[in-house]
Amino acid sequence: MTLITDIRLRRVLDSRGNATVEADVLTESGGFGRGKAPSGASTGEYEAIELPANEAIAKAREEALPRLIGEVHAGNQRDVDAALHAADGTDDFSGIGANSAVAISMAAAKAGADVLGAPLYQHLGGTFRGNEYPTPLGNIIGGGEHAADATNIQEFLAAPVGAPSVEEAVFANAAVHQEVHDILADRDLPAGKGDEGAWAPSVSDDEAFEIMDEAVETVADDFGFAISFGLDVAGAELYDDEADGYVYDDGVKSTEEQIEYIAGKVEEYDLVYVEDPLDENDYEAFADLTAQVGDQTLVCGDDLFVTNVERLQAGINADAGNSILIKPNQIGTLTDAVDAIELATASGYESVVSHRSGETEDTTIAHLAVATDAPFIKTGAVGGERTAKLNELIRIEDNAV
Ligand SMILES: O=C(O)[C@@H](CO)OP(=O)(O)O
Ligand SMILES: [Mg+2]
Repeated sequence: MTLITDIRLRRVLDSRGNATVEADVLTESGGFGRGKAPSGASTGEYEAIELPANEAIAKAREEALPRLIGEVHAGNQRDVDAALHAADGTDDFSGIGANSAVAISMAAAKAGADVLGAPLYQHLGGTFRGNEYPTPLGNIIGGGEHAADATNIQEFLAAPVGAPSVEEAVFANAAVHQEVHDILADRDLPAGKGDEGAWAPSVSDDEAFEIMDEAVETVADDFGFAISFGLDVAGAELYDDEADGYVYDDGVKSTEEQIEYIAGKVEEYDLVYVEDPLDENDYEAFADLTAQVGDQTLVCGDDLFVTNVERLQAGINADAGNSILIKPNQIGTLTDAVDAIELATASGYESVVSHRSGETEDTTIAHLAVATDAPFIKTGAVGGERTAKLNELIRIEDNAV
């Protein structure tokens, strides 16, 4: 029933106005699924390779479609993704492009779910999933590679850890976003928004910490449950080989100073989450920081692990971090992403399913998070391509998908 009978690929817009790949998968019994590739700006050195959309589409038409159409069942995700790997023939998807691969992988999963008449999370996770929901980490203030003349730290993330439901968590994050707008206005600080919809004021990182602290406290009082916050430092973007350290507007921090700085902020603000606090090549520094603060906060590897089981295994062996960011396009298929989540779970690491800074209205990651019982999802706080996922989570919780 789920035998793939056609795949159509096209170029569509992403949220930055760049071209990305959209895939439609059709099956023998009339099943249909559509997937779109997101795209990063602060990409990790070890990520799967995204090709220009036109090129990725041409290569996938030539190499992947003949191995999928009439050959593979969309309902069998491992077969679909194995065929994509075989068609690609490299270990980083530079043959057909991770953007074509992930769009087809996600479209096939949705076509498989469509044939079953089941929600995507249930097709991916089974009937016993769908009762646990991830806590959404909402990007509220940001800079780094996502906005010019703003904070050095890439993302200040609200974390509504005490929310009784996804719906309340999502609204709490939006309220923190609004509260920060009001605080910025009170301080006469004009602010545009960065790529993910976070405020991008021209303030020091220290001032951003103060503003976040005030905003989450105010909103927590209003909503009546605990809201903490966390960071994506995007340390690999700050680290400079030549400077032999982390380059901030107010100076360079050595690796030891960076560890001390982040550990100090975890203490001072009770941060519940720190992503990529250190460079993507420095397992040892990740391990040092984890030894210091790993019992009180999540130390999450994004560029460090790039959703890759081998890099994650190396991190587990080194006690580097206690959490992994999961981005399907960083590794190229849903199978690879689920394998990374399963290894993380088996090793006591928490998974945080994540969007990219360049996004589309695709909602697959909301389903992936629920399907795998991931404790967190990072997918912004406001903005259409972000609310697409957040509103889908609300619908999943409401049994309305
Ligand atoms: O660093 C990150 O975690 C992501 C998403 O927030 O950014 P980008 O997609 O630019 O890599
Ligand atoms: Mg990151």
